[in-house]
Amino acid sequence: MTTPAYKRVLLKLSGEALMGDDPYGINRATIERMVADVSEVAKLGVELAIVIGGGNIFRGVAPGAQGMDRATADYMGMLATVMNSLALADAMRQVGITARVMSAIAIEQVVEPYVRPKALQYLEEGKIVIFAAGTGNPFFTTDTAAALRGSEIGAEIVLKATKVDGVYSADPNKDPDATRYATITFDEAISKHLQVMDATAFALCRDQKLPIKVFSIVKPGALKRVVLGEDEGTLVHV
Ligand SMILES: Nc1ncnc2c1ncn2[C@@H]1O[C@H](COP(=O)(O)OP(=O)(O)O)[C@@H](O)[C@H]1O
Ligand SMILES: O=c1ccn([C@@H]2O[C@H](COP(=O)(O)OP(=O)(O)O)[C@@H](O)[C@H]2O)c(=O)[nH]1
Repeated sequence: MTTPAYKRVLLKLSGEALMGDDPYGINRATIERMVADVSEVAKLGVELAIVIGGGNIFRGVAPGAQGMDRATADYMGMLATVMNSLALADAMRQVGITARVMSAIAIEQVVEPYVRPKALQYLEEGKIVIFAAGTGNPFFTTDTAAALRGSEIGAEIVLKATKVDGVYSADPNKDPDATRYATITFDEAISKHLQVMDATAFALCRDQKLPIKVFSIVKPGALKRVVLGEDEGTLVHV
C-alpha cells in the first residue's frame, strides 16, 4: 500500500531529538536521517508543513539562562527554533528538496515572515514549509505552534515525532510500568495530565477537531508508516 492517508499534514519535529547523542546542538547524522524520512513522505505527494522545536540549542545555553526572566528566556528559545529551521531547510536543499522557512517573529534579513496565504501557496506548489519561532509568543511551546499552524493551514492531522513511541499512562522515562495507548481522547489526555504534550496544544487541537499522532522520531520508517495510515504510535482524537 503506497497511498497516503492524508493530503496535508503538520509535522512537529522534536528540537531536543536533533542533538542525537550529543549534549546539545545539531547532530549531523541525526538531521540527515530526519530529512531522509521527510523526503520519503514528500515523495508520496503529501503536502508537508513542519514545526521544529528548539530544546537542543536552548539546553546548551540554559545554564547561563538560570534566574532569567521567563519571557526573555522564551524569546531565546524561539530564536533557537529559527536556527533549527534554517539548518533543516538547508539539509533539505542539499538533497534537492525545496523548503521555505517562515518566522513568527520579524527577522526579515534572515527569514521571511509568516504570512498565511503565502504558506498555503507554497504548500499547493509542493514546497515544504517550515514554521520558525513557534507562535511568536512567550509562555507557549512549539507543540502549541504545531496545533495553531496545523489549524491555520487546514492540516488533517498533527504528527508529533518525539523521543517516545506514543502516549503512555505515565512518563515512560520515569515509570517502567507505564503502558502505551493505541488511541486516547483529548479529554482523557488532559484530565490525566499526560505530559507528552502541553494542555494548551491538546485543547486547541480538541476544539479544532484536529487529531494528533504521537510516534517515535528515532524508529526507522515510523513517519512513513504513520502517513500511510498504518498502526504506529498513539492517535489522540476528539
Ligand atoms: N504520558 C506520557 N506519555 C509519553 N511521554 C510522556 C508522558 N509524560 C511525559 N512524557 C515525556 O514527554 C516527552 C515528549 O515531550 P517533549 O519534551 O515536549 O518532547 P519534544 O522534544 O518532542 O517537544 C517524552 O520524551 C516523555 O519523556
Ligand atoms: O510559541 C512558542 C514556541 C517556543 N517558545 C520557546 O522556545 C522553546 C523551544 O521550544 P520547545 O521546548 O517546544 O522545543 P522542543 O521541546 O521540541 O525541543 C520553548 O521552551 C520556549 O521557551 C516560546 O516561547 N513560544
